[in-house]
Amino acid sequence: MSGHGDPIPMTSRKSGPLRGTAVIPGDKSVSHRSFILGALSVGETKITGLLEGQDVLDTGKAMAAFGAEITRTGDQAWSVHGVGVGGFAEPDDVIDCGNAGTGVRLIMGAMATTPINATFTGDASLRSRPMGRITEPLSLFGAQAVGRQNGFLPLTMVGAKNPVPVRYTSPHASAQIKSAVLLAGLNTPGETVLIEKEATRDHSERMLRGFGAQIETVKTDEGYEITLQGQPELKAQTIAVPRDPSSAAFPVCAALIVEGSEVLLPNIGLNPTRAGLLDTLVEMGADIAFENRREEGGEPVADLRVKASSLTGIEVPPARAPSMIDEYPVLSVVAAFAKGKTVMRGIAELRVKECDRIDAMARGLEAMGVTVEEGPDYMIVHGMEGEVPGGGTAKTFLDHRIAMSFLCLGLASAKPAHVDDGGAIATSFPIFEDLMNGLGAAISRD
Ligand SMILES: O=C(O)C1=C[C@@H](OP(=O)(O)O)[C@@H](O)[C@H](O)C1
Ligand SMILES: C=C(OP(=O)(O)O)C(=O)O
Repeated sequence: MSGHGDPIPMTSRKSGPLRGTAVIPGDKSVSHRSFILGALSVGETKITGLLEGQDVLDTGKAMAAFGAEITRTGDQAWSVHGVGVGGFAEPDDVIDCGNAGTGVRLIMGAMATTPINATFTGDASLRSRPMGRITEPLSLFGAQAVGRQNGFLPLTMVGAKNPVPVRYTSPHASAQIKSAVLLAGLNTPGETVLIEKEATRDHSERMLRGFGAQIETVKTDEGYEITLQGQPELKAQTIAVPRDPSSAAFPVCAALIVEGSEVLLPNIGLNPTRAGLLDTLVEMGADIAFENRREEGGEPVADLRVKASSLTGIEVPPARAPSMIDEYPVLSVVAAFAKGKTVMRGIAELRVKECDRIDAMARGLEAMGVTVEEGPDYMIVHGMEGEVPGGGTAKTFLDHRIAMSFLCLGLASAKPAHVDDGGAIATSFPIFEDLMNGLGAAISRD
């Protein structure tokens, strides 16, 4: 989906209390990986609860182009007949990963140690995101990337003919870098080692282990050292995708700021490498009950009961950033309604997401009457104790999370909040508008 349709301007208005049950779609990170690992294994992988967002569908299409057989068998139910590690065929056309950083970066890793070539592109947002952070470690395996001089897509990856194992220390806290290296290690003889200073989401490690790879994480003085034994035979799996905590963040935050709200969100993934937002909200004074804590499919989950709350700004511990990296935009909206300042530091990675999220949130919040300070790796939101004026238009820059964040803001601000384009919401949370309006929100297309 490298093209983008006409912009979809949207508006949200002050609504009555949000009430009811929010059934959140499947986790985007786990859904991408289900398609990719299914394609790299032998046999039929059966997936239920897959996120049918455009990002994941583009990854499914890509896996078919590399030779896997991908079939939709029901609502959110999919089957993947894989080609096995090393079995990827050379695609006969450009691989278009649309808006998905996760998609393109993990797939480049997965094919980089197979002797085939593939050309990758994406939409205008993805074509402006750094790929050097992936092509550099992949070149150590013997792969070669040829593309634009600035390292942006489109680029062609020439897979290594005789891949050599790699020991690589990731310079950024990024699960996409970690996953690309581990996936490249699959078709490489010997041990591939990835070291990360801070723990990032660990779905690749958990799922690789589930598919039968030998993979081990050890905490060392340098951080976390992950060792993968190359050339395993991955065996097809049955996967129930947990519900996405990053999507749940929007109704959770909306319920906190809209007076009188009470929303139940069943079965939300609480993997500790993803749960930083909930810890932060609780520290701000949020009334969130974690009911029926349990394990499902190897991931901790709980039902969340969220009630509207008076919140106080805090200094978010920078070490928490990797576990809530996609949630800072909506946290900055909640912060606008809190009492006092919310200080978010150590968030430079936000500048290389679907857009520069620090800039997009700062400009958008200012348009809604909120004071924001920002620097290269921080943002400080001055809370208005519930009295956010609204009335502005936020630019969304093809970024789903920016669009959804401002549509949440408008449910509680004095005047409506407008976004210039909500089209990108379909990449990660296609039912966002219906789900929110089902709870009593007033979100509409202009
Ligand atoms: O591995 C993943 O599934 C993801 C990793 C994160 O990106 P980075 O690795 O760039 O931090 C996150 O922002 C993205 O939404 C999903
Ligand atoms: C950063 C995100 O995704 P990706 O990097 O896959 O585009 C996100 O979903 O917030």
